[in-house]
Amino acid sequence: MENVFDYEDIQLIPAKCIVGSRAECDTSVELGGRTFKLPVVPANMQTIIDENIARYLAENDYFYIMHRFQPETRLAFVKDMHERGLYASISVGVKEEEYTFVQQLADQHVVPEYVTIDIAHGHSEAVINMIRHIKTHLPDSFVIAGNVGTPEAVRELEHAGADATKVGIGPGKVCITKIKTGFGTGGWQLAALRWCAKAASKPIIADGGIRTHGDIAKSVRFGATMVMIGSLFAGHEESPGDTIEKDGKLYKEYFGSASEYQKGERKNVEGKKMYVEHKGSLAETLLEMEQDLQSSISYAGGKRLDAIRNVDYVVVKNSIFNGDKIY
Ligand SMILES: NC(=O)C1=CN([C@@H]2O[C@H](COP(=O)(O)OP(=O)(O)OC[C@H]3O[C@@H](n4cnc5c(N)ncnc54)[C@H](OP(=O)(O)O)[C@@H]3O)[C@@H](O)[C@H]2O)C=CC1
Ligand SMILES: Nc1nc2c(ncn2[C@@H]2O[C@H](COP(=O)(O)O)[C@@H](O)[C@H]2O)c(=O)[nH]1
Repeated sequence: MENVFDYEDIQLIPAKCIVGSRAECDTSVELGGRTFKLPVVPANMQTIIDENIARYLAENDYFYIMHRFQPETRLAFVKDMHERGLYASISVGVKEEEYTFVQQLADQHVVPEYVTIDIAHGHSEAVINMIRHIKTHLPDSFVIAGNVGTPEAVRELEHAGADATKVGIGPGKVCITKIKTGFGTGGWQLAALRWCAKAASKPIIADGGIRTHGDIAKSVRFGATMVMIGSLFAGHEESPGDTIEKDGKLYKEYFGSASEYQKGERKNVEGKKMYVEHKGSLAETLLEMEQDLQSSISYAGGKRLDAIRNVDYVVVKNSIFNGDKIY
């Protein structure tokens, strides 16, 4: 791989503005036959999303993926979303009981609109077999498969029937995969995204490593249709993680899906827990992301998200913060 870089090493180059106001810029994106307000999805992790947040996002035309860590609630969740006239988007693993669950959904004619296969090392026969199982029993569900970090993996999962692939092994804020195993796309996630996107014939979801709103535009530039974000969505009033107080300040927990806090045991741990500062409401963050992305589109010289896909860029190693902080 030549030209390895990450989010902080890239700056996009402005093109002549064609709008009179940033409000004219349209941040919407299509995935699986639906149009969503933003190319952003909160991570399918237990401290990031719960049923209430999922409902809020679906009702307000945002994409969501419910996590898979309370497996017994998933059937009722899909039914409940459908009763409210909302789309259902769930996650599955690859163990034996997950095959039974997919079969159960099919037998009851309960068809989630989106099913995400969520495991650490998605370039595997286990995921390929699960894609085929879902496509056989729930052919109308849009299947997202991951996580992967190479073009070969993207091609194989697409070939097996995946409708989209999720790229990112180890760039996450609470990830310790790169430290524990020596593997991953941590530190060069944006270059890995570009590498994978060149091979993809279907949408890619860039997953992990987003630290600023500008990183969303950079992900789109390098081939993402959607961007999955954990840490920036942790700490909201609505976030499911526990709240603690330290030195008079409020914090919320954010832990990895492969952490001992999620697993309940110290076996194959590849995630950690951290505390993030308590922030305002989820709606405020989504609005700010939309405004920032509208601004990105205007700098790209367009009116729609696609304008960002063609802009020029420079690689300026570790330059972006230049010692500055946002606040
Ligand atoms: N995006 C990322 O970088 C990462 C994300 N995660 C997240 O953590 C959660 C748990 O992931 P995961 O442990 O895969 O889920 P599971 O614990 O459900 O494991 C899925 C299956 O894959 C097997 N498995 C897991 N890792 C490997 C591997 N490296 N090689 C071969 N088989 C493997 C497991 O068996 P066994 O346990 O016996 O090996 C199990 O049968 C998921 O939500 C995942 O997204 C975890 C790590 C990295
Ligand atoms: N290696 C691990 N990766 C994990 C774990 N739990 C979640 N994740 C991945 O992180 C992203 C979110 O990244 P962020 O930088 O936006 O915070 C998430 O979508 C997963 O792909 C874990 O325990 N280990």
